[in-house]
Parts: sequence; C-alpha cells; structure tokens
Amino acid sequence: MKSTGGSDAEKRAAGESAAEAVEDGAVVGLGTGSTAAHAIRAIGRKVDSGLDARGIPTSFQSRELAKEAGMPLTTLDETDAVDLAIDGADQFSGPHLVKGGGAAHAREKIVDAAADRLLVVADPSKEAERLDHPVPVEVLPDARTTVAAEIRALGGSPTLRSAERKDGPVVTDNGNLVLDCDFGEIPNPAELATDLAALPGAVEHGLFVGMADEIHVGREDGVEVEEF
Ligand SMILES: O=C[C@H](O)[C@H](O)[C@H](O)COP(=O)(O)O
Repeated sequence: MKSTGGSDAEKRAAGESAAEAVEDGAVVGLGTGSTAAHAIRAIGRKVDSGLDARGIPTSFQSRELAKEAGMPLTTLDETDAVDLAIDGADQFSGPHLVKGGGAAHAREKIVDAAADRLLVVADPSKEAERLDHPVPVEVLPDARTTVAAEIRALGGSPTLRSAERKDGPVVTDNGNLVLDCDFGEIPNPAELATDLAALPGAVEHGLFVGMADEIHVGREDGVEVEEF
C-alpha cells in the first residue's frame, strides 16, 4: 500500500481514534489509503472482540483489508443507511478535502456522501490554510484528451497519472484513467467542484466540498479532533 505524508504512528493514532466511534450494529463506509487502513484494522479488532458491525468498502484495497481483518461486508444496495464513513484525505482545509491519491475517490465519494457522518483521518502534513493540492479527475478513457482540454480552459494543468510498476497509465477500480489537475491555490472549492462535475466524460473529481463532519488529526503525542 502506498504511504504518503506523515509518520505511520500519526496515521495509526488518527485511524484508531475514528474507529472508536463505531458502535454496535453500525454500517461503516471503509475509506481507502494508508491512514484509513489503520481504522479498518482497528474496527476488525473490535469485531474480533464481539462488535457487530458491517463495512462497505470503497476500493479493492479496502475490501481486501477488511476481509483480512475479519470484518463482515455489505453493499449500498443491501443497506438502508450508512451510519458513518471513515476515510483519509490528501489535503484538508476545514471541512473541505482533496482526495484520490489512490485513485479511489469516485467510490469514496459515493459511500462518504451516503453516510450520516464522515470522519476523516489524517496526519498533520495534510492540513492547509487553503486547498492547493492537484485535484484528481477520473475520466472515461475516450474522454482523456477532451477533459484535459476543458481543464486547461478552466486554468488547470492536467497530467495523466502513470503507474509506477507498469508501462502506461493508472487504471482505476472502475476501468478509467486519472488526470491530476493542478489549479494552484483553490480560492473557491465549491465553484471549481461545480465546473469539474459538468465536464462530459469526467466520472468524478477529488474535491469533497464541505463533506467532513469530523477530522481526526493524529500526532505523535495524541489526536486532535475538529468538528464541523
Ligand atoms: O484514493 C485514495 C484516497 O482518497 C485516500 O483516502 C487518500 O489518498 C489519502 O491516503 P493516505 O491516507 O494514504 O494519505
């Protein structure tokens, strides 16, 4: 699993803190990435000790981890409500997030938005005064060049994400490609989110505007929880 940003101890502290919010009978959205992985393992330990909880994975990675952790799984189709989701972020500013460093943001957004509460888990390196992280945009393969042109027209600089251990691009769990779109500082995330959502062939972008209900920031000496 790809690890980014802060230390593993910080990520673990954040993940374990959010996992404490999972109560008996809960349906939990399981985020993707190195920080959410700690939450999944911690929930798995609680299940092992008798907690009744079911998880909805947001990616191949989180499904495999949850299975390994012994967590019963379900789907959005099979459940009426998702009590909470626990997910990582590549950057956050207040309740606004940039996600998709692991190319999982499309399924993450569906599950996180369906949840009554979204608990974000992060290390301190993810916090920003204003969002300025490149925004991943998942695109249908046929729309790669047309979406890239529209991104340029919006003032962004798109780069096709390439795979590290394969010749060629990253292919998402949904069979699509990812453009990492650098807009510099993003003064109005809601406006940019609306513009990106309107592009034909763009399946989903990584701006999660105002979606976090809590952010658990893990530090070497404890966890700070911000609520929105
Ligand atoms: O697509 C991946 C996700 O949005 C991750 O939650 C995000 O990239 C943060 O991952 P990590 O906790 O590994 O920094």
